[in-house]
Amino acid sequence: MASHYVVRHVDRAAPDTVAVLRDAGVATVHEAAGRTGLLGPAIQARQSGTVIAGSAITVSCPPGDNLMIHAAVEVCRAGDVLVVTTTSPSTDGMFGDLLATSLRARGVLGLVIDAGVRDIATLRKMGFPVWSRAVHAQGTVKASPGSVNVPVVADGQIIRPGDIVVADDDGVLAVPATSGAEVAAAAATRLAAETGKRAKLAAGTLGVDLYQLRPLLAALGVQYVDRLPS
Ligand SMILES: O=C([O-])CC(=O)C(=O)O
Ligand SMILES: [Mg+2]
Repeated sequence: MASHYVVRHVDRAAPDTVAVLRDAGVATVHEAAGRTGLLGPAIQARQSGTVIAGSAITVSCPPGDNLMIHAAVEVCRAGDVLVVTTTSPSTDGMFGDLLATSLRARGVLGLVIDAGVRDIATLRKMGFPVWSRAVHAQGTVKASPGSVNVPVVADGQIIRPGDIVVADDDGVLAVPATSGAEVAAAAATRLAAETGKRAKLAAGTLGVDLYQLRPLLAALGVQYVDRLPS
């Protein structure tokens, strides 16, 4: 029989590093991390305008069974993000407002789930943010074993316990806790550069000049003409 574990200890990143990544947001952190760590686009924000960053508590469940989500709640701490996956594809509504209430009582910031959620109106009213593959009322059982705090894969991306998960309207990204400080520094540099670029673009400077793209366009054989040659 396969082994199943609930791992209690997770090495979490420093809160100030996590805060920098949250303030930078998914797109900037993705660039700062060398375009690594991004989950696929099937996992979408189910609310608008919320950004979170926190330490991943990971859950691997059999499809259609949320027993291990209940087991995971106990090992969550304030500032964590729960990441739930299934061992084969499922869109069942494994998570709803009762589990969200339980997670909130432990200070969990939100949920990323490669499966379905339900009670979405209540979740939105509560302000408990979720990123999920589906919204579906289909209920699940509590019957089969799985694991908490083992590496999981969510929409093509490996997420390890303690990874810094950043999630906003653009998607979800995981940064290894050990790379957090380096990625945060790169993100801060990018944000500063973007502030300068934004001011220039707002003043009417063209991207082709700002990024010095005219020589590239010429080298690629792109010709500027007043009318299409007949
Ligand atoms: O109880 C469940 O199985 C999932 C759910 O709807 C909730 O957490 O409210
Ligand atoms: Mg419910």
